[in-house]
Amino acid sequence: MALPPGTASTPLLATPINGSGSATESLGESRRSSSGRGSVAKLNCSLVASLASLLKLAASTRTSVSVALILALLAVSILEQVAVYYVGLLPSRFYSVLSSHNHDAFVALLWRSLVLTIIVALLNSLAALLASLIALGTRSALSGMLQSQYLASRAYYGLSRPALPRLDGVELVGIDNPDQRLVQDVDDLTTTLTQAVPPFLLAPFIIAFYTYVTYESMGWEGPLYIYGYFLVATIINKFLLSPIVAFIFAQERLEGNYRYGHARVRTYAESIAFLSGADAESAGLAVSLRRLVSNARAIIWREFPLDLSTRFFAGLGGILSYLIVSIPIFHGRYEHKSPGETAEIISKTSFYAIYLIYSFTQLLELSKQLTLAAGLTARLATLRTALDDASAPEPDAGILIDADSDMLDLDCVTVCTPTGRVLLQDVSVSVPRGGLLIRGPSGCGKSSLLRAIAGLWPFAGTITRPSEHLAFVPQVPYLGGSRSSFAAALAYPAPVPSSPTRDDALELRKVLADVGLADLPRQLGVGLFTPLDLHATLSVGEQQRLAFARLLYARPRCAVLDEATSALDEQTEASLYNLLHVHGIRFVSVGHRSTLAPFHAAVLDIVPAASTLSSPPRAAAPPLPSPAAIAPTPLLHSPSLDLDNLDDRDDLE
Ligand SMILES: Nc1ncnc2c1ncn2[C@@H]1O[C@H](COP(=O)(O)OP(=O)(O)OP(=O)(O)O)[C@@H](O)[C@H]1O
Repeated sequence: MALPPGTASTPLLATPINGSGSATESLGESRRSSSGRGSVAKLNCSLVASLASLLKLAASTRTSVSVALILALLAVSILEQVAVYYVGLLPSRFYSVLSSHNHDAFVALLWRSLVLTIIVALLNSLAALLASLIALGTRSALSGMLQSQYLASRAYYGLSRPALPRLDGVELVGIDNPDQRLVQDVDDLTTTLTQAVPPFLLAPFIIAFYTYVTYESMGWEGPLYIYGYFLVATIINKFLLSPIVAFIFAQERLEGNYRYGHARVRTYAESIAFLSGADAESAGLAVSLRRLVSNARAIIWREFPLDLSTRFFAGLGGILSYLIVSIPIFHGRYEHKSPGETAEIISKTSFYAIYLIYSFTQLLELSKQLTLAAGLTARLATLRTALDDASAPEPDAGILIDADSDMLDLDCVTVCTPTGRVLLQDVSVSVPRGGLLIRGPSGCGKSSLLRAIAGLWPFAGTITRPSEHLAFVPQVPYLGGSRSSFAAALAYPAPVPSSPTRDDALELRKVLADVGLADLPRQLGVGLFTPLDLHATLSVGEQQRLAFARLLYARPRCAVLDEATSALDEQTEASLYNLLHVHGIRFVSVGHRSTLAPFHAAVLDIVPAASTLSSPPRAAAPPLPSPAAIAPTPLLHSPSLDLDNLDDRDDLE
């Protein structure tokens, strides 16, 4: 259904009325944009409440869209409709002045047409501009709020591992692609809403107005036929659209899987290259692509009858307008009029009829856009529920913070896997100042105990520690994104000083020297503050040393190390552990190497009693004093490094 292009009575309307092209075109656009999303969600009260709550969330931020912009958009949309009305009447005026050979009136009408055309174009563009600004502001506010919640209280960690056990019995809602919801879905929702809501609000008034003027000029039959036509078109449209929704929903998931496959190849590029895994990856990606294409093809085939019906009804709308216009003519209502006057009346009344049809078409189109908005709202509402659950503090988490001491104590700590398997039972140990080494066979629960100490995993019992956050050195370090730097990696999670001083650079240089990396930036041709993808550049051992340097830079009272030196030679490992003692850091570490024990004052051996689920492994307690003294190991100062005469100009650039 659309305004028939080239309709003699409405030549100016053949061009887009509201800047969105013909109804047929905009329907195609809507289908294209919805092919990536979609949802089986229905527009019901709870969804409207969810949408209201999302918009309230967006409105509560400082970056929220001002009410003035929204009111301006509504005002411009109303003015646009008024201008379109006058543009629609122009053809009838042209018929009138041309048939009466009135040259002066014709020239005046030309000028009037030009002014009106400029006004409509201006209002179209202004409405589009305001809608974009509102969409952007709302997106910025909504994404910002959801993102804060995602990163607060480690919700991102909980959602990345939906199988994480919860002591409070609250089950995390498993959701696909939270990142896509935060980024893409928020953008799509705000754009759809700003495009759909103003015309949707105005539609009842426009329909009422054009129903009235159509009735005035043609009697009750005109509006009646148009309403009947709209009813039939709506039913057929709904019948053809329904089967597509499920495929569009599946397309969303398949697109996500395919994208994730490519992201995985990028992340593990080197491992895949070493394993010569290109063929295996290619086969896996080909399967993903095949599934995606097959589903997309199903959508295309199902869209064909919908498109056919849409185009058919578009043409039919044009014919219907002439049919309606013909009624008063054949009833002899205009018999006393001249041919010029009749042409003017036909043009005017066909404009009324056709615009009424167009308004209904728009409503049909808007209802589809609102269904899309409903789907997106449902996805974001699920995300919010998941975020609320994931970030809710767990009761009896069992962590006691004793800020006055640097004690790290475990009292009757029991740790289970998400599947309920008990890994460690009733572990009681006090981490001595000289360090505690946790040993045991692979998979017995060493890292899980560290997760419990860090507060990432729930546990039964009590853990006393000196601060909310513990310094942690993992086996696979995290050194920031592709635009990290030595300084950023060392300062993480604190920000790099915005205007670093010479002392800042010296401090950073010193910790790098402590771990034997003093010359590395220079060897790489970068300064301490130069953006660099450290993961892609540094060897694994260098990455582990840099992560250790971060620990020294932060100077915590307590630290947790999970096979933090597994990629290092024994001498380097010894010097790094020595630094912990030199700096008086109380630490607990996990490691397999036999050479590690001498650097710890106590050892906790986890001895799996049996591999059955009913007989969980038990921790051997109490901790044993270390048999060996800490071997004195020289620090790793680079011989070439003279801290006093350091030229750090490049670092400060
Ligand atoms: N999300 C999970 N769901 C189910 N089981 C899990 C989950 N995470 C870890 N596990 C299991 O918990 C057990 C303990 O894991 P953990 O990482 O603590 O072992 P570990 O002793 O550190 O092993 P390794 O020395 O090999 O690193 C393993 O059997 C592991 O498969």
